[in-house]
Amino acid sequence: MKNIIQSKWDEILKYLIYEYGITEVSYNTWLRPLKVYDVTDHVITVLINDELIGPPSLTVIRNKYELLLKVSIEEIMNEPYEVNFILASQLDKAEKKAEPVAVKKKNNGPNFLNPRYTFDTFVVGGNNEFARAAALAVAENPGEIYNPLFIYGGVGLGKTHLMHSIAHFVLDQNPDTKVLYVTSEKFTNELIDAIQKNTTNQFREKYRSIDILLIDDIQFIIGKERTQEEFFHTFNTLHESKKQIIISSDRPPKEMLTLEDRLRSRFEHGLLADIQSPDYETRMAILRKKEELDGLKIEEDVMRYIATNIKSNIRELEGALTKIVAFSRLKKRELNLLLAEEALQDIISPNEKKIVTPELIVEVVAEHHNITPAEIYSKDKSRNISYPRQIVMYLCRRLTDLSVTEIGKILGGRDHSTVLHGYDKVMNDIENDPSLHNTVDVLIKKINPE
Ligand SMILES: Nc1ncnc2c1ncn2[C@@H]1O[C@H](COP(=O)(O)OP(=O)(O)OP(=O)(O)O)[C@@H](O)[C@H]1O
Repeated sequence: MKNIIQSKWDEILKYLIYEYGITEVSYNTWLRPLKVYDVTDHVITVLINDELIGPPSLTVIRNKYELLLKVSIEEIMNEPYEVNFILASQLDKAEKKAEPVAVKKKNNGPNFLNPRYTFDTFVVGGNNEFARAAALAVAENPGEIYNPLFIYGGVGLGKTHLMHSIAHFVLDQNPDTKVLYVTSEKFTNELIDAIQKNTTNQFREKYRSIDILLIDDIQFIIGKERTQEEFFHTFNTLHESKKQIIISSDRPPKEMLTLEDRLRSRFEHGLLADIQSPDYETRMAILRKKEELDGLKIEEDVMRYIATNIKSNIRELEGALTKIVAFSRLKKRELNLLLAEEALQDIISPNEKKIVTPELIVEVVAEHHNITPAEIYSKDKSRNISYPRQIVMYLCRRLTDLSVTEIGKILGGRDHSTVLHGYDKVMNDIENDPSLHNTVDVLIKKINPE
């Protein structure tokens, strides 16, 4: 992810300059020296070279450019990111001090915990109260009650926020605890690196000697055999010595179709806690919380407009609020409903019903299963591709007016009987498997939010 953001960084800054009329002097002074330092699960850590631009840089950049940066990132990346800043002067100190394993530093240290993601700022609703209670119980008694804790749920629903909350809580209670938060992507990259440099022993030592391991978005290790293998041993070592493991995923273990059975059964052995999409009241409460944290004052009707129209992803909900605030400041206009409608017209188009196309279905299903649309259209018959493809067939029949022949043609030239078979299979499975039922409901909501 870091590479992608890095490769788009110039584009993001360019967008910011042109869209918001930043002068060349301001750009050269404040923005050009900013570098992407790290990207972890929708949080970009930006390095400020304060040695070059002087001590006031952090305040100036936060006050003047943070919001614009967030909006520009969202425009270019098509999804919102949080932005954290780190000073070059601090970094030197942190790096010099950093011990190979101990990762006590909360913010700018190797954990990159977002200081905002704590239990205090986590709004509790019916959709997440179980997961939140489980997370708190684990934070209070690490390694003792639920091990592993497996938190799962759709994109942008607060899994990372809960994981960071556990880490903050534990470190506040006992700053000497060795807490390590990583995404499974980072775990994989570090492993690849260790293999190349012949340092797998150090890699193992690092991961197997910590007290609490939080591993985010575990679904990305599916299909990566060596990573699964390594993670399996790490898991066992930690588990046997009663060290706490917390895992997050976009789906429950049993829907991780090609995950090795021995890992799946380890995951299922602990506590599974899901997070669903928030209801209207919770969405409003989350917006109010953000308003409070950002020191904003927003009219009720504007909040209602956002909460009514953005339903399934809290990141987008918050991104919408950021966007209208930026819009109002930049255009120097009052923040009211009219302005909100204008600012959010790309995201919300209330009078237009979204047209459901097979391509949209393919995209949503592929994303959910962590495969590419091209694989859905392909001839690949392996189960981790063919089953999602059958879900696409099922959904195309349910949500579009297309005939089975047309659906088959679109899905890589398949026979109408293949489509019918896929449809029947998924329909039967849904009846017998509540979790698949749930997944299909989530997919339908994503495809057709109304
Ligand atoms: N209950 C909540 N209360 C307050 N803020 C929340 C809540 N749930 C999510 N958020 C906010 O929504 C944003 C997205 O949450 P987060 O990054 O934790 O989602 P995620 O489930 O980890 O997403 P992904 O699947 O993309 O990894 C964050 O800014 C987070 O603070």
